Amino acid sequence: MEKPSSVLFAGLRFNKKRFSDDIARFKPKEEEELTAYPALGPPAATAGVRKNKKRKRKDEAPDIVEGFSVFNSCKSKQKAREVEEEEAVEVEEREQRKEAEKQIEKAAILRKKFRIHISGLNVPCPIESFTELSSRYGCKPYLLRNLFERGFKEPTAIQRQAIPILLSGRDCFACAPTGSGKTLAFLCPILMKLKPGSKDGIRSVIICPTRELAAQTTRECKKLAKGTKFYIKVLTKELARCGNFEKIPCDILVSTPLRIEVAMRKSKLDLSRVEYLILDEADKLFELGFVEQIDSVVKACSNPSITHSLFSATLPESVEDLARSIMHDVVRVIIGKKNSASELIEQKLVFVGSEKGKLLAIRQSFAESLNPPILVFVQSKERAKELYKELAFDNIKADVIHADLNQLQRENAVDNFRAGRTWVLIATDVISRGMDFKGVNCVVNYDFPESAAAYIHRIGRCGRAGRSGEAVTFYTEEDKPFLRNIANVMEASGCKVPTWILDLPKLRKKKHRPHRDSISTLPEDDAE
Ligand SMILES: Nc1ncnc2c1ncn2[C@@H]1O[C@H](COP(=O)(O)OP(=O)(O)OP(=O)(O)O)[C@@H](O)[C@H]1O
Repeated sequence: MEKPSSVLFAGLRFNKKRFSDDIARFKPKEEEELTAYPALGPPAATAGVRKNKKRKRKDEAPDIVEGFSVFNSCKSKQKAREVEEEEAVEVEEREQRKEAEKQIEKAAILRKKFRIHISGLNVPCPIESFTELSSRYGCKPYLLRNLFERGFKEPTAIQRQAIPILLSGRDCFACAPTGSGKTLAFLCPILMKLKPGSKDGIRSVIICPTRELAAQTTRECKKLAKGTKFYIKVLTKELARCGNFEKIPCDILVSTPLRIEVAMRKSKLDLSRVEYLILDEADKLFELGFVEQIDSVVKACSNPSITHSLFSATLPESVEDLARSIMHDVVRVIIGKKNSASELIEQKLVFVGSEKGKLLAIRQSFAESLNPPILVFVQSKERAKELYKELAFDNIKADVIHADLNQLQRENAVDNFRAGRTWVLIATDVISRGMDFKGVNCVVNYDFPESAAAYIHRIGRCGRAGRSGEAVTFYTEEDKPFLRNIANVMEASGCKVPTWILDLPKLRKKKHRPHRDSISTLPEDDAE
């Protein structure tokens, strides 16, 4: 039996002879179909099924199919757009991440290079140069001009890090060696952030422990603000007692704790708009005698968006703990080793046996080589006067500064020393902090300092702004037990110290201020 040529014809009795012509007519078509759809099996069946299917789909819901495909194409376009957008966001995020990583890496390199140690979240990157102040923070040209005119080519380590922190409005603890440019580190952001000559009253307060330092900081601020309309004032005794601050224009006020407290009481000084409160030599300001006045200043500075900052070469943990209650979102910056002396100072300890030995030693040292300017520190104003008498007797151009002098006398003593008219300035600790005497060659601790911090600040009057200096500390039998504190500071800043001193027992008592015999070459009876 012949095989049926297709499924459609299968089972039919068919007279092939009779319809042979028709068969011949259909045959090539079948083959064509087969070759055209090789994978579809027998063409008639396929065609039929497809036709049926087509019809079926048409019958079922032709409109829905049509509508669905339109909707589908809209949806796919929207999807494509979404994918594109997502990709763009991803690319942007990737770029931002890359940039942030680059910034973090750059910050880490700079911090390592300049021995900047920080703690706190999201600390801004240090600046590489002063010009970055204008490219990154839009600093006005006058400030860069004033910096360069003063010969400041590169920022110091503390300036690199503290300026961006204060500009970002973050509270800041800053501990950096003496003479490393801390003043400029807090003055620059204040000048950059505040509007000069505003009628809003005082918007920045800088507190310093002594009048001399307040006057020096005011001078420095005025030099940096040259060419602007900033009102920068130091709080004098008269201003504090009877100044009418509603009428006196003042943007930046510099004061000692006592004077500002008097002004708040007597002259109704309004500090409610202060945006920057700087406590310079902060550890001194948190000592007994100042801390209550500081507390009332902090309370009076009631602006909720105020930025507080504490600067010093020595910031003990106790001060940080105390200050933490007034600070928010604080960044801590330490340059080099915390509470250490400047490495530019060559430090020596000299055993002099007794009080008489000290006078002999200083006379001998000045006779051998006198390399002014020299600062000599003593323990009290009485001793300052006594030593002054002795050295004046030797025809040395000496002067003296202590708290018993009136303001004009103190200013004259500082000015004469600065100008080179005085070779040797005998001082109490009243000028041991912050005072910037350029080019002091040597500091003599005639009387042993009362603490390691006092030592760091006293010797820090030399070896400033990159210059070298020398520090000599006399010690007697009585001072020996306290040597270890000073020796530790010396060792930390790279000076050689005899091991027997480092092996001395640790002392609980930190302050050393013994009674000392008066300074005199006369026999005791004559001296009275
Ligand atoms: N970027 C700078 N480049 C060169 N000199 C600078 C720079 N910044 C500040 N100085 C100078 O360095 C000296 C010391 O600065 P400053 O008095 O601010 O030091 P300090 O860190 O506050 O010291 P101290 O702890 O003793 O108060 C000053 O004479 C100042 O003019």
